[in-house]
Amino acid sequence: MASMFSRFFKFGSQNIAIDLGTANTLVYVQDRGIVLNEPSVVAIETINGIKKVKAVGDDAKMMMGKTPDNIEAIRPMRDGVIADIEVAEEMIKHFIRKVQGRKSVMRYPEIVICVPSGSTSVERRAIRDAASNAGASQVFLILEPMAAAIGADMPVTEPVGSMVVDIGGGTTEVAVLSLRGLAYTTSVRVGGDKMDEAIVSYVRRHHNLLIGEATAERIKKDYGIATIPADGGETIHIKGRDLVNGVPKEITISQANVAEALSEPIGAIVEGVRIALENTAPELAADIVDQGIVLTGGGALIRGLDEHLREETGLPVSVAEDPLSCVALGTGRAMEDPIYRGVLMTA
Ligand SMILES: Nc1ncnc2c1ncn2[C@@H]1O[C@H](COP(=O)(O)OP(=O)(O)OP(=O)(O)O)[C@@H](O)[C@H]1O
Repeated sequence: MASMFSRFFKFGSQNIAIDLGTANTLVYVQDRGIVLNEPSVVAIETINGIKKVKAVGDDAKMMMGKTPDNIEAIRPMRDGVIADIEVAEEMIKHFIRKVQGRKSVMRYPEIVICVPSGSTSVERRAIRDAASNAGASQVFLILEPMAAAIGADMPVTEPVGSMVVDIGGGTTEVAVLSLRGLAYTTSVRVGGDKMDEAIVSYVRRHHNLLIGEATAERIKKDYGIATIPADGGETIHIKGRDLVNGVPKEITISQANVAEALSEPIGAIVEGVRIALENTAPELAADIVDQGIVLTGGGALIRGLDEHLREETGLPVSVAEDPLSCVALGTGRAMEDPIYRGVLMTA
């Protein structure tokens, strides 16, 4: 194992780190940093029964919910794991080709790719094989909360306990880290997607209006808030299809309604943090009282979530500087910096 890692760190300068997320895929190229950040979406076109990739990433996301019958926009990652292995492989291939460009001299990079801590060995092998088939000469894996913590500049190599809560699209990973290892980890299958679904179902239940995932995500990003504002907050205009007579319609809701819709998924995240704290060894728990909890992932950007968790746990809570990039940055740093040797796995 050691010889494999030393070869890895010596090798060429075009190695690649990938944050293969449910919502977004970020690619970090050695010595260049994050060079690609696109939605994990692939549009597949079927002509005479034959399936072909029509678009990937940004171009494919624009088609979501608006495709004709013969084109399907697929998100190959669901709940933080690969739901459609073939499509995921196509997506990884596309992104690798895109970052390498035409002039690249190194066609077969070594790849570090992150996996959810709760993934099974079968799921991990599927991710590793997808990267191999996409052209990697060698594939290393890193656990997502470890990558998030490294990307958030947390003291993961020191004998000090710290807690990271990475709220992604499909999963929320809660982990206690110390000495390059995960002392405790739990993965809740609740993240940004469940928040979007909660908004869709709130609007359907209370207003008989059907809205798409993309509209719900926009509402969450623009108005999502963890606690109900006393004055009701801002007013939001939403367009969708009336479920009673089937015609397009516009309604108005308040930011307080959005908070109400989000209370269930946010409650599940708080519960995950509580369970992790209850299961943390006393010495490490004592460290967390000093170090506090760091939030990463896109869900960390919900307004007031840090404050809400602070109230619920009584611990200091902060949001990482660039929560959407932490996992990719950490995966890249783990690839580049020998100080993190030992956090990479072969399968
Ligand atoms: N400003 C924002 N406010 C609230 N949510 C946001 C914001 N920006 C992005 N998000 C949400 O964050 C999620 C994506 O986060 P991230 O890129 O960290 O996840 P991922 O790595 O793709 O998913 P996973 O870790 O589950 O594989 C999406 O659900 C997105 O809607």
